[in-house]
Amino acid sequence: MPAFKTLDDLSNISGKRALVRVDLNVPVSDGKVTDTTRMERVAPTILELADKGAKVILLAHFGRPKGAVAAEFSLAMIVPAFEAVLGRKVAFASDCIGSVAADAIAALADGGILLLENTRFHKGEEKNDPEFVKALAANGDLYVNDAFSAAHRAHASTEGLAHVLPAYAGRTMQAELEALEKGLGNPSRPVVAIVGGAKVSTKIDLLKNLVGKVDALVIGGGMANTFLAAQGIDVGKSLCEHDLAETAREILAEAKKTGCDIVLPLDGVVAREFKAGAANETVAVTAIPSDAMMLDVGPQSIEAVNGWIAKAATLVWNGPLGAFEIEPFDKATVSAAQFAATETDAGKLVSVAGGGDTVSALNHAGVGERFTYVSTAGGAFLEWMEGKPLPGVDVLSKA
Ligand SMILES: Nc1ncnc2c1ncn2[C@@H]1O[C@H](COP(=O)(O)OP(=O)(O)O)[C@@H](O)[C@H]1O
Ligand SMILES: O=C(OP(=O)(O)O)[C@H](O)COP(=O)(O)O
Repeated sequence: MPAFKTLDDLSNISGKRALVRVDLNVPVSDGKVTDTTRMERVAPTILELADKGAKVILLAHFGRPKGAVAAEFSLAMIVPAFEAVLGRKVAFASDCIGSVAADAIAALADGGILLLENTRFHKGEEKNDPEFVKALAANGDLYVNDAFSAAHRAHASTEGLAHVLPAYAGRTMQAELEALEKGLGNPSRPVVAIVGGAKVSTKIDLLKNLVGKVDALVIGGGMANTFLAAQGIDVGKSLCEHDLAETAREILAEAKKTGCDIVLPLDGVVAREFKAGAANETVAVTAIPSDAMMLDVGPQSIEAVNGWIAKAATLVWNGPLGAFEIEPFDKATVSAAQFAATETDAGKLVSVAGGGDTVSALNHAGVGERFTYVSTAGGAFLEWMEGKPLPGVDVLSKA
């Protein structure tokens, strides 16, 4: 467990400007937040600092706007849901640096809460540009990082700030690391990992190490389509990153070496539209029509996935098996989630899952409370599992 300063090391913070990095990259549909888990997890840190009289200034990202201002990625839309979770007023500033932010902070009472606009509206955020770090730091007397789920990013607001301001871990950062260590520090075998979802390019690399750590790797979602295509299967219009075929093949070769079973879908549910209730059919993965998308894995694959969950002593899961937000493409994710919860209830399985959408999927399946541990983090938790240092955690240890 890395040693770092926590909120227990803070005293006399009344009137101080606490810059708090949180992860508010929450699932949103039609401008409405559909899962508030990440908000609930950062609430204790925010309320503790506010109750001690600090001016709580929140830094967060939303989506991947790539350094450009875009209304669809504005954090303004999440404010009502956040206020409901916190039970407090949350002021909002339309920029995270400069006079807009400074004026909003000047107007903030001691104990008040202010959310600054998406840090990723500035190119300096992801580049961890020292000038951008300086501009952010001008708004704070101290820095708290409570965004464990973004700690695998060495960005200005997740890493850079800890070099220039007194830095502390928030309560969620602390709790996540403790819980993951407890659940997965020395896992009972066999360990089965399920990796699915849509963030193929940012997660595929970490599978290379993961196959050396787990006994079986079940691949679903967009990630599976990429692996199927890499084996010469025509996946039609499915979400797939064809340029990662070589990486996928390297992972398959590495898995052979380490003795890790790779479990790919045998069949899929395909549709021609990405919308709830779209006309669909179940086909073998070798028979996906060229104008269709595989939006979920099919019944044979569900049976295979649940078979692996039955064999597992420990399950780690990031990324839904299909597009679970739109019915009926939630079937595989819901079935696997419910089966894993049953195995956990029976004391046969330690189940740890994480990721913004994965948490939302488990809640959709009605089993969020029944897993051994649900992390707010997806990519960060898989990198932690690989044993990779997380820049956002590392820098706190050094601070
Ligand atoms: N076969 C698929 N086709 C298109 N989208 C998919 C498919 N499977 C899963 N998804 C999408 O993946 C998204 C979640 O992926 P990701 O962000 O990687 O997960 P997490 O946030 O849990 O880390 C969901 O929005 C889901 O709709
Ligand atoms: O949602 C997140 O990660 P996750 O999808 O791995 O759970 C974090 O907010 C990090 O977002 P990013 O993957 O765009 O850097």
